[in-house]
Amino acid sequence: MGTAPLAVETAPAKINLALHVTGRRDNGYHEIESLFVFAEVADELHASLAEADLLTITGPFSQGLGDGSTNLVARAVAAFRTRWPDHVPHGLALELRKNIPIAAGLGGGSADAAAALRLMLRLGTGTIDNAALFELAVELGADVPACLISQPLLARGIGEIIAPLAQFPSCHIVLVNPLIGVSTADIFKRLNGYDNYPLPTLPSPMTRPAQLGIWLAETRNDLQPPAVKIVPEIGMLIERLAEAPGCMLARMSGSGATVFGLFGSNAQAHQAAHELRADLANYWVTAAPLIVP
Ligand SMILES: C[C@](O)(CO)[C@H](O)COP(=O)(O)OP(=O)(O)OC[C@H]1O[C@@H](n2ccc(N)nc2=O)[C@H](O)[C@@H]1O
Ligand SMILES: Nc1ncnc2c1ncn2[C@@H]1O[C@H](COP(=O)(O)OP(=O)(O)OP(=O)(O)O)[C@@H](O)[C@H]1O
Repeated sequence: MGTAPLAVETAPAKINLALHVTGRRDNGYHEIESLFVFAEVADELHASLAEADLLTITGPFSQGLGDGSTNLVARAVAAFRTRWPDHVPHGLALELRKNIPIAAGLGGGSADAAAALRLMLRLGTGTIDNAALFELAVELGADVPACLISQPLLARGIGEIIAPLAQFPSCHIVLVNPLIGVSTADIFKRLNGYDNYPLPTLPSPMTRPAQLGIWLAETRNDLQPPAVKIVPEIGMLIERLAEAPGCMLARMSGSGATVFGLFGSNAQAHQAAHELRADLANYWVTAAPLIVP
């Protein structure tokens, strides 16, 4: 039996239920308005003591993911140590259990970076300025600040201006990925327009899944059309999920290629996942509850 880890952080998958591209900055980044939620499907980061800092990667999606300085976990740890050199002593062995597909629109790498930052925060003794932590997070990736929160939120700016939602209806999600990686930068480059209308105002209070469904019907994912051109399977998956009994909305998350189906019922979500898995044996299919405040 191995020794118990010092600490474990989960890195939940991010889903953009709606994503409007509303502008473009001079540095090439795009302004977005997005409703972010997180599912109870997660990578895991296990920390234990070692002679020197070390990162190993295990799990179903570890293949092809470098454990060197380009890995977002290693980059997050290095950036944290540069900013706060004395907070956590050197000699940390991290095991990243990769359960979320890579380059899938589920923010896996961003979630891992955020989990690494939370871990560093927990393992140290001093106080860290929260605003400075969020500034460091956005330098690692536009999605990393949202992943630090990992609860339903509205994001603006390049995704870093965050407003967590105090309440959110209990929902279930089915995620389907054709195991075709998509580059986020490529999809943004292929956008035809980037001055789309902002998100409508969310109902308040929003307690029922049906209210969310009505609001979502007025929204889009502006990255979906360019992504469908590159990966036509996305269109087929949206049609399949939309037909499932109880599915309130089928759409692509982030820059793809993962497609989600949103359900009010756990049983209907699991039934849809079961049927898709039977037909699409080579795809990644999972059903999970959304994390709510
Ligand atoms: C599309 C989303 O997944 C929505 O949640 C995110 O905005 C992307 O977040 P991310 O993967 O953390 O993004 P980054 O690693 O910072 O950016 C990857 C690339 O996507 C493009 N990018 C990203 C975010 C954004 N608001 N505008 C962009 O144009 C840029 O070309 C950038 O070089
Ligand atoms: N720990 C990590 N997990 C996943 N990808 C990583 C990691 N570290 C670096 N990367 C690199 O980051 C890139 C994007 O991977 P990621 O899985 O975060 O994409 P994504 O789900 O499309 O993200 P987003 O939704 O934020 O655009 C990949 O090319 C991958 O090689």
